[in-house]
Amino acid sequence: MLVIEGLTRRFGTKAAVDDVSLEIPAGSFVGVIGRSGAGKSTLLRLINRLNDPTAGRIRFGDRDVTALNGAALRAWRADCAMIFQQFNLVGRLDVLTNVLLGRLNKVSTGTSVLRLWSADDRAIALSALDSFDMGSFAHQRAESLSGGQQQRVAIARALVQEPKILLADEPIASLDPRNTKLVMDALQRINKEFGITVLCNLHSLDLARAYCDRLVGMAAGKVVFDGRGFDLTDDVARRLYGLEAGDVVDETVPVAPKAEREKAFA
Ligand SMILES: Nc1ncnc2c1ncn2[C@@H]1O[C@H](COP(=O)(O)OP(=O)(O)OP(=O)(O)O)[C@@H](O)[C@H]1O
Repeated sequence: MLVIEGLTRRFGTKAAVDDVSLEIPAGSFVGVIGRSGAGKSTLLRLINRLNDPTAGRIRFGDRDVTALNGAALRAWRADCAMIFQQFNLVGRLDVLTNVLLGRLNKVSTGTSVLRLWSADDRAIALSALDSFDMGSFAHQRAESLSGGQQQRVAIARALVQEPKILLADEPIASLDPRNTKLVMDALQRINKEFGITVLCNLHSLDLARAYCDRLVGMAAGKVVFDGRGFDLTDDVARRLYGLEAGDVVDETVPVAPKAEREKAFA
């Protein structure tokens, strides 16, 4: 269980994340939603300690994540894989090597410096690529792939890291609808088949409702909604997104009565 207690991060006088408390059980698929600037990225960056909090605490099992440093902090970051909107692959390296970089925390320093990957590590990386239909691209340069393909490679790299949590920061923001589906399906497999907790920042409410078990809605750094997709009515969405609501709520799709929506999720 990931427990966040009174988490705050200020930049100057502005609170990007403001007194956020959440409990996230292992195996959850949580969508973090909200308009641009709501604090979604900062929340994810605080969880893997790319940013340090101004106040509050993060606990994972018996670890006080906010107090970690040195080797213990590196171990936490290994347990907490992150994927980004811009994929963050090494473009000139081939796809397989990019995935193997996710194994760096599992191998000796000599192996990591010389990149002498064992047959086992290579098999694990190839199997991860195969899981997302990317095995046949193993020997191509990463920069030669489409955005959606690169994101699936990034997800394979995260998987071989064997994390407990995957943090995905707007992973589909630059993708077309077909690649969006492939990447969201890949995240769903990471969650459902491999049991990894996924926290995913999403701009699209429809996608968040379709894929996530739980939605956390943020506005001005605070959590203003926490529940299942069917509880987030279009009225709440409009309050959450303000003027941007038209971009995230498909006005042409009639919303079924709450009882029907609940039945669909049962
Ligand atoms: N390093 C920083 N320095 C100063 N201000 C920052 C920094 N990082 C974030 N902020 C501010 O904190 C607020 C929240 O930013 P954040 O990136 O977390 O929002 P977001 O919901 O992820 O937005 P987006 O969907 O556009 O990525 C914004 O007002 C942003 O300008």
